[in-house]
Amino acid sequence: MAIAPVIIVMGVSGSGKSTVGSLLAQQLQVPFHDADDFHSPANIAKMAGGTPLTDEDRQGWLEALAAGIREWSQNGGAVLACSALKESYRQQLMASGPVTWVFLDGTEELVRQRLTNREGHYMGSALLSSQFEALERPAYGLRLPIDNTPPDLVGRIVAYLEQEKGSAR
Ligand SMILES: Nc1ncnc2c1ncn2[C@@H]1O[C@H](COP(=O)(O)OP(=O)(O)O)[C@@H](O)[C@H]1O
Ligand SMILES: O=C(O)[C@H](O)[C@@H](O)[C@H](O)[C@H](O)COP(=O)(O)O
Repeated sequence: MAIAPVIIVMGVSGSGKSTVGSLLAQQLQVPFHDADDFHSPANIAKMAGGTPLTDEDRQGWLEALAAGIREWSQNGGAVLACSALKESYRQQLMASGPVTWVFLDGTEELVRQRLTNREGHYMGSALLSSQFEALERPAYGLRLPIDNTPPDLVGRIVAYLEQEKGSAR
């Protein structure tokens, strides 16, 4: 199988990573992975209880994701929805294989509204301020304002990927 980048859709909790990432994977016909599924039960219990994760809590999670990126990039690529809030986390992920970054950017007010309406997820809006405090906005990749519909966002990502492919030729 060809080596292909893993497209990481990143941003704070509630920015739309899972919604947009899964739709994008469908369109590109590559597997979709959600970094949420890689958290330990202890991390999930911590977040569900309203305590933000520390760098140390995130270490094992990042290692598991780095191993995933290594594997997926060697098997035709994938889309990963992953908060990847800090630059050091992103460097760790990028060191394990080719990655294309898509950053879903929005105001705390809009994301809070969306999280308040989201159902069936352990992460409510209690940790949102800490997510924005931890967020270090990337100075690379594609930044998309989230006040657009998911299909519109996916269309813009696909256009960006085409353009990147063209400039690499
Ligand atoms: N572009 C969008 N426009 C409107 N609602 C959205 C959009 N993206 C996501 N949502 C909704 O916002 C909530 C959070 O989205 P989700 O994909 O779970 O975010 P994340 O994976 O980043 O935590 C969900 O209820 C989802 O349906
Ligand atoms: O590093 C973190 O603090 C977590 O990864 C966090 O950013 C993530 O957002 C949660 O796992 C909730 O999952 P959702 O992003 O899907 O709400």
